[in-house]
Amino acid sequence: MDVARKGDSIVGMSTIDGEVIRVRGLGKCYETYAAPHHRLLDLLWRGPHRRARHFWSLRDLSFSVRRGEAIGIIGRNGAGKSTLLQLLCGTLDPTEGQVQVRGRVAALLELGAGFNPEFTGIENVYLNAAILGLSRAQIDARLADILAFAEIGDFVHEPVKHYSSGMFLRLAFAVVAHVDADVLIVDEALAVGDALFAQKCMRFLREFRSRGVLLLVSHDIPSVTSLCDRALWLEHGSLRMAGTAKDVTEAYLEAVYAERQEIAGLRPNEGGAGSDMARPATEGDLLAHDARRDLLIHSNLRNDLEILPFDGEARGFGTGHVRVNWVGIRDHAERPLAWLVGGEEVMLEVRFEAFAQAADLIVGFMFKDRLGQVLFGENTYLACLDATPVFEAGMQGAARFAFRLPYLPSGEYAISVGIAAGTQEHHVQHHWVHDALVIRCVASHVTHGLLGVPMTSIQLQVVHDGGNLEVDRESATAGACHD
Ligand SMILES: Nc1ncnc2c1ncn2[C@@H]1O[C@H](COP(=O)(O)OP(=O)(O)OP(=O)(O)O)[C@@H](O)[C@H]1O
Repeated sequence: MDVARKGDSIVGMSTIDGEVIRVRGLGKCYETYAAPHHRLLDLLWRGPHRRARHFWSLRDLSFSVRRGEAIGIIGRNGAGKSTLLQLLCGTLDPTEGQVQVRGRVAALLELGAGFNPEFTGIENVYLNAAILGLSRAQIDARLADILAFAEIGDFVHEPVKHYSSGMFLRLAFAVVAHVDADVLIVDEALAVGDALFAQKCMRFLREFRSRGVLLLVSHDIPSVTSLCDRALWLEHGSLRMAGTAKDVTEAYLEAVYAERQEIAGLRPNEGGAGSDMARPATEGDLLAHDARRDLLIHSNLRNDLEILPFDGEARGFGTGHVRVNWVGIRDHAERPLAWLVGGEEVMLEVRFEAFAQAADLIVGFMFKDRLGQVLFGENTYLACLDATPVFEAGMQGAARFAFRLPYLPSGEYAISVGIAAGTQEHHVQHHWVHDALVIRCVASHVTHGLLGVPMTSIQLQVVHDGGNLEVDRESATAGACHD
């Protein structure tokens, strides 16, 4: 079904060829006035000297989206993200350009939008589902599922003006999840949900994106990389970058850090991204030692991971006051490895050199899958809080993280590393290296989840005596201290 919306936003639906959304030369301009009475004066006197100032919250935006694609929209506050979503939903009319959308659009924009505060939850379900195109009979048939999804119990009989923001979200999400939407637009909505409900929403969105079009606006980069294939980065109302979610979010992160450093008065490294900031320190003992090549040949289920050599040309950014010059994984005998097996104990090492005096250093890493989702990561901040050395120019340093590797599903992974100065919340980035180390998993037994956790024991047995099923809640917190 094609939905034509008000205004000039829909033109020539039949020209859309396999696309669900087509945006061409889209722009939204607001008229703003320095004082409220200027608007009145402009209305009364339509002469050449108008007082209105024109502000383009979005300009010259073009993109297309096909069924099965999930697009993340990122950008700083005021970049134009909400404007774009409202134009796509038809709640705003464009000043110029075209928006074409094929199918039923359901949106979770502002919490409570579309809800009548005096109506009960159930009445609002009927209202919203009807607005989204469901007949009374269809809503009757789906009501039980909608309420089961929302899980707000007897509150469904209360007027929604008594709802918490979390309850609003539950009900609103439950409705959009059951209206057979072709396009789902979600704006930061997941942020207010509790963890269990957020996971339920994520499961729904993951399933939805295979059959519809998902547009997700979020400041939460991991949500974007985990749910979206592509991303659009808006800046000052214009498209700054479009590409894979991984590439765009990395570039965005880089720009955010660059800006923070500018504010902190630190001059970025002249070379910028992709410069020669990351050069191997020395050859010799850093040459990779191939410990397990023979074993790989004799197994097809062992979680064999090939570590590609440290990429000295990997893209990076930062002040350049401290530079990463080697990243590698060592075994228990401290030999750099070219092969790993999931589940074994390893040590990730980040070597660096100071080019200016550097204090309060935090060295960290993020282990990411091929979509850029962070599977796990760590930094030195808490562990080294009281014992961070000051590095003078010319000094070398190393941060080492010893841990047991999870099992990884087949595919490609990357470790990004960063060296910053400050605290976890407020820091300047001296050197961040995207994908410093690439790891290729060539065999795996992991079939579910993002990674497998090494199990200390797995048993399946007959229980004769019923066993002890009582949970000792009294000592639950003390349990952490048990010997
Ligand atoms: N009704 C309006 N009149 C004038 N300017 C507006 C209006 N609505 C939005 N703007 C301006 O348009 C710009 C883009 O706003 P928009 O809400 O789309 O940004 P955003 O990227 O969604 O920001 P945020 O992340 O803070 O939600 C902002 O500078 C905003 O002040």
